[in-house]
Amino acid sequence: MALGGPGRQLRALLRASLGPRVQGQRAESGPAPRRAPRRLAVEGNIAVGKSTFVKLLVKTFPEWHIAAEPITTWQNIQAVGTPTAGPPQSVGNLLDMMYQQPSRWSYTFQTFSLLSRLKAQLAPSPERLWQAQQPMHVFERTVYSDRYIFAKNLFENRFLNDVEWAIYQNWHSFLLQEFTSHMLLDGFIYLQAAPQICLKRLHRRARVEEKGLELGYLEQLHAQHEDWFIHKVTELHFEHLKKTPVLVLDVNEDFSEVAAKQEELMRKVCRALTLSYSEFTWW
Ligand SMILES: Nc1ncnc2c1ncn2[C@@H]1O[C@H](COP(=O)(O)OP(=O)(O)OP(=O)(O)O)[C@@H](O)[C@H]1O
Ligand SMILES: Nc1nc(=O)c2ncn([C@H]3C[C@H](O)[C@@H](CO)O3)c2[nH]1
Repeated sequence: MALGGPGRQLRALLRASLGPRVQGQRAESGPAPRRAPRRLAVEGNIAVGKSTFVKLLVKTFPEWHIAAEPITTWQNIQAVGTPTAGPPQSVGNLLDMMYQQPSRWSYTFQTFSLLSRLKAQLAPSPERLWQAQQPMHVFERTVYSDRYIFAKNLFENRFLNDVEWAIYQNWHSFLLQEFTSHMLLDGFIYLQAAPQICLKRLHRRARVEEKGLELGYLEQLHAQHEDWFIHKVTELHFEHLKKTPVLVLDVNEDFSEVAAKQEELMRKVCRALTLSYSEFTWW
């Protein structure tokens, strides 16, 4: 478990942001001040346990809002613009197509996953979050992992050719520059586990599209995460991203039935965010 320099950075950043982001002063008996929601992203390998971890976050911090990864959107590409009555029809499962024929479908997948992640990060925080005492908007993966984990890995395996990679990066840089203020994050939580552990969890979950995935692929994705978050050798193209703090949590251990382990993880999140754990233990 590593909560060293990056953890300290995250604490400092959040402490610095507390004052100015309170909108309006609390009057004697007036309404509570509105705090702009902070934005955190959870990153990690396939099946490392991101969805499981964010469920734990919501159990511990019920007022937080989670933006789940839009996987069902990728599994059911909707026809648009057809003048038929009734709900839109699915015209294909792009996740499955990408895994079945990566050379053919990787570019299509990455442009669409980028679009869907961009929409998720541009979406305003729900109104109820603005009333919360410690409002937090949590994203399961981001436009950044789209490029610096998945697309980069596909390019390095030649499933994106030079032209596709150049065009993808062009779009990515352009869109993120256009929407910079919406893309800022207060921190990343990197869930770290051995690829072998992820493979076991992947097999246990048994998502149909992933049945052909092998250890080698999870090892490559693990290396991409480590290069970005731990060794810091990935070339990043956004200044704010280079400064975004990272909290690393070791999730090799099974915490599903171990309350003490769950509490330890949540305490680490609280400590990194300078929140009092006792205010949130409602379960
Ligand atoms: N710490 C853990 N110990 C044991 N099993 C776990 C742990 N975390 C998650 N799991 C199990 O591993 C499987 C994958 O977990 P989950 O769906 O949360 O992964 P994910 O990171 O969200 O996956 P993806 O990358 O595909 O979105 C599930 O069956 C889940 O119950
Ligand atoms: N190629 C590719 N690019 C992405 O940006 C990306 N994001 C997620 N995934 C895959 C991993 C899981 O199977 C499944 C759910 O996370 O979707 C991706 N695959």
